Amino acid sequence: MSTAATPQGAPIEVRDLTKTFGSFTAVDRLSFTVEPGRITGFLGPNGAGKTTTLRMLLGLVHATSGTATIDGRDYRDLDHPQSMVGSALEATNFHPGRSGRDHLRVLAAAGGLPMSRVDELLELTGIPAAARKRAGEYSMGMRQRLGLAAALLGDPRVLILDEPSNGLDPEGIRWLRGFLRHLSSQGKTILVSSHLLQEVEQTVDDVVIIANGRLVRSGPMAQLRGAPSTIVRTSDADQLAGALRVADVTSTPGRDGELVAETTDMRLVGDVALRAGLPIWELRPRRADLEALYFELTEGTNRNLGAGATPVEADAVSGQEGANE
Ligand SMILES: Nc1ncnc2c1ncn2[C@@H]1O[C@H](COP(=O)(O)OP(=O)(O)OP(=O)(O)O)[C@@H](O)[C@H]1O
Repeated sequence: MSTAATPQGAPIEVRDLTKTFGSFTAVDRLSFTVEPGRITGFLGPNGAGKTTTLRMLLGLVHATSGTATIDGRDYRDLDHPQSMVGSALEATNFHPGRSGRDHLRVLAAAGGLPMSRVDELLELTGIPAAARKRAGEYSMGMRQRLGLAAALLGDPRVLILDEPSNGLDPEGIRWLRGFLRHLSSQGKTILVSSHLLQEVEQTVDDVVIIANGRLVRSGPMAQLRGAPSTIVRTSDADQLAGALRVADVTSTPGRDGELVAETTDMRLVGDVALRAGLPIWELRPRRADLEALYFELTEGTNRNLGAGATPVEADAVSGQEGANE
């Protein structure tokens, strides 16, 4: 693998990263790592500090303290930033009068990249037909695709995307999922921000969840989902629990007389119930309620909801927050 033509990804490391705007702390001692060859979802409600963190990572904003490195270096110290990191922070910053192809050509020329990459990427991101159209006439979804094409021009090892599903229709979201999966299978490091867990839950391998600029949870998506288990309902839950115990399956009482068995083997649960002479009224895999978990982790922390939404907001108003409004 180390000599493969496609370079492997590089880790992103954020350590004790802090950004204050006046007296307002947008990012607060944030630490996390993003691994190569995996897709990591960077999640948090509006105003949690995601964009500010990504901007610090890309050297666009100075950190107040702490570090944010790519392959062990500050963005500004990278030898070949374009082949190391590609990013799409906003889908709106294209010159409206310039065609999609011309836009990519300008970027390719500036980065000393071959013009052949431009058509290759228009094709890859599914907008070859729109190449001659002025970017100002692009739909939000097409702008997202053009942003992605621009980010990938230098065939970077690390890809940083801010809310890439914004403006994509369900088919576009599906396409993006497959596209990112393909890129990560090449070993690239992919960090994707979103304010909705549901939007990325089928796309990402790992999550980093922040609220009020602070880390609230990070780790593999599978861990967030919890151990898979089976829900079973019968006439006598206690008796079935005993029979399952004999078969080496642990279970705990759930809601409304349900039993949650710590196995995904529904056939085993059915066979045990049959042997115990118990009817099966319901048998289904248990899925973690990620929406509820995400809400619990980030509840009431949307700092963009205006004064009074949270106590933190009162502080924000006295800082420089209003300066960019
Ligand atoms: N230049 C700035 N001056 C003052 N406050 C700022 C500045 N940039 C960001 N903020 C504030 O910092 C907080 C975090 O903003 P940020 O854009 O990083 O959040 P986010 O998680 O990306 O949210 P969204 O999904 O809404 O973009 C917000 O309350 C925002 O108003």
